[in-house]
Amino acid sequence: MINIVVAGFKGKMGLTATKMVIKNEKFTLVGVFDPHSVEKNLNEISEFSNTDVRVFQDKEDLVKEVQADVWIDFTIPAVAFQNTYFALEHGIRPVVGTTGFTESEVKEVQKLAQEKRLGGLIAPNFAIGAVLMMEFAAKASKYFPDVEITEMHHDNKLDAPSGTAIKTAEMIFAERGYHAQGNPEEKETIKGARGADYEGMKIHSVRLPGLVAHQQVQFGSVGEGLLIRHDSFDRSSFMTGVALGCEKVMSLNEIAYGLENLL
Ligand SMILES: NC(=O)C1=CN([C@@H]2O[C@H](COP(=O)(O)OP(=O)(O)OC[C@H]3O[C@@H](n4cnc5c(N)ncnc54)[C@H](OP(=O)(O)O)[C@@H]3O)[C@@H](O)[C@H]2O)C=CC1
Ligand SMILES: O=C(O)C1=N[C@H](C(=O)O)C[C@H](O)C1
Repeated sequence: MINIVVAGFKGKMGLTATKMVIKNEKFTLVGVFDPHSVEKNLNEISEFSNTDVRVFQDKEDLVKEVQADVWIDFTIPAVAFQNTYFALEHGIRPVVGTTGFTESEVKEVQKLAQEKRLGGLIAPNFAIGAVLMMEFAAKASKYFPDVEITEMHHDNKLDAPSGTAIKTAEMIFAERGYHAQGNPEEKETIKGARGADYEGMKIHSVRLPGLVAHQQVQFGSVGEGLLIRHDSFDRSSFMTGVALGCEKVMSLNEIAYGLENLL
């Protein structure tokens, strides 16, 4: 049995992950965390009326009162780094979906995990199809270096571009390097019209009600084009990856950045 806590359990992803942990026979939910929650027990929430699990408002109380192996984090970009650091300091393996980590923050928690010989996972996207999209895109960029990424999300999302778009751009950059795209004389008549720039490639962020999480990576070359697209129509699409991460981190002694490293 793997003992798991979920941070951000009232959010869209935290709620889905909490249900997944309760259902999975290999996992035991030992606590949930949200500093703004008012409940003392999960069973005070109608959809969890049969689940006797402590709700924590304070991380220090959590580590004093429950023995956790894995810390699932679906919170907000502003706190995910400190949560991950805290989990490692207390011997808990982080499985982090929250986006917004800077490169140096990823390196910092990787260093701490190595010192503590603890496994962990930071995955900008837990959907298997999204991981494949990123890998296919990186491969294609070797032959099609001109590429633009368009990510499309629900309009409650805090960060832009998405963690997935950044990871995709990093993977493409690792394959093709810097490549200047478009007309060098190009001028934006409205600021931002060409999107964000990552090592020469453009990233566009769309936010609309009705969307969940979608991304297309569009390549153009002489007389041909290639479009690679992934859609998460439902948040259940991320749960196979989260469950896999929770199992795999138990036998790792470092933090993997990207689910592709565990497949
Ligand atoms: N890796 C992946 O595959 C995926 C990653 N994500 C990422 O996961 C994150 C969460 O997304 P989503 O569930 O849609 O967002 P939500 O806004 O629905 O949920 C965020 C939750 O975090 C809680 N929260 C706020 N502050 C804290 C804190 N200090 N400690 C603990 N919890 C806190 C919020 O509680 P309150 O409302 O009380 O403030 C809220 O319940 C985002 O960064 C998103 O990009 C999303 C989908 C897939
Ligand atoms: O906020 C979301 O919803 C999502 N966030 C992640 C990201 O920023 O890439 C993963 C997925 O796209 C959903």
